Amino acid sequence: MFVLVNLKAYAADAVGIATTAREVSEESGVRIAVAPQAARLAAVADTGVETWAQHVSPVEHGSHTGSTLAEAAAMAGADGTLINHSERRLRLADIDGALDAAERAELETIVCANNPAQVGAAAALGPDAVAVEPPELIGGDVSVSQADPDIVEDAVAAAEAVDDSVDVLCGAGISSGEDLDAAGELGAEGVLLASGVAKADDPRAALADLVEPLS
Ligand SMILES: O=C(CO)COP(=O)(O)O
Repeated sequence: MFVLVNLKAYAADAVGIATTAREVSEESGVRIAVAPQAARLAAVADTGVETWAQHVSPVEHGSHTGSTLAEAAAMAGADGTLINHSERRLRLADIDGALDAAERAELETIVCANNPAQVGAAAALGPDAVAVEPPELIGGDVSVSQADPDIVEDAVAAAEAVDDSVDVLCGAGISSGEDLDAAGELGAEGVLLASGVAKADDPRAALADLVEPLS
């Protein structure tokens, strides 16, 4: 299972969480990545943790003020990027353009989607993975894998029907090892989570609890 910790724009200690994530990953053998704000990519990558951008813009080098250039994210140390997160939605053509940009910069890609139909459409664009995150469960206490198991299973089926080489992750409300276990049982290859770690009093304990069933 792949665990991607999205720090969003939370007032979290990005470098502290990244360092902890690297240590917990090494101790447990579980693949854990951290997605900080674009301006903190280099600081997070310097900790040695697998580092992901939260977004890249569908642009090439040129006159694109305020964009997040995929090449710049890669130079800062990003290994991959989220695209079309629920809080950073893109139009279809821009998802396609952002995937092209990420591919040019050799970033691994996860395209986020609200539901299984969108997962199928996202899988058709050829990302490395897709992630289903029901917006109404994001930031809540109940995990998608417990509250809406069907949506995870349907997302796995939708992606498989289009391209079985595209992995499916799920996210929203994931905070415990039990949630992670349930996601895996439903066919997900990994989870995206944010508040469960970024807002935790003890991010190390939160991450350790999360990966416990896998270690
Ligand atoms: O949006 C998410 C991860 O990208 C999920 O957020 P929460 O883990 O806070 O529900």
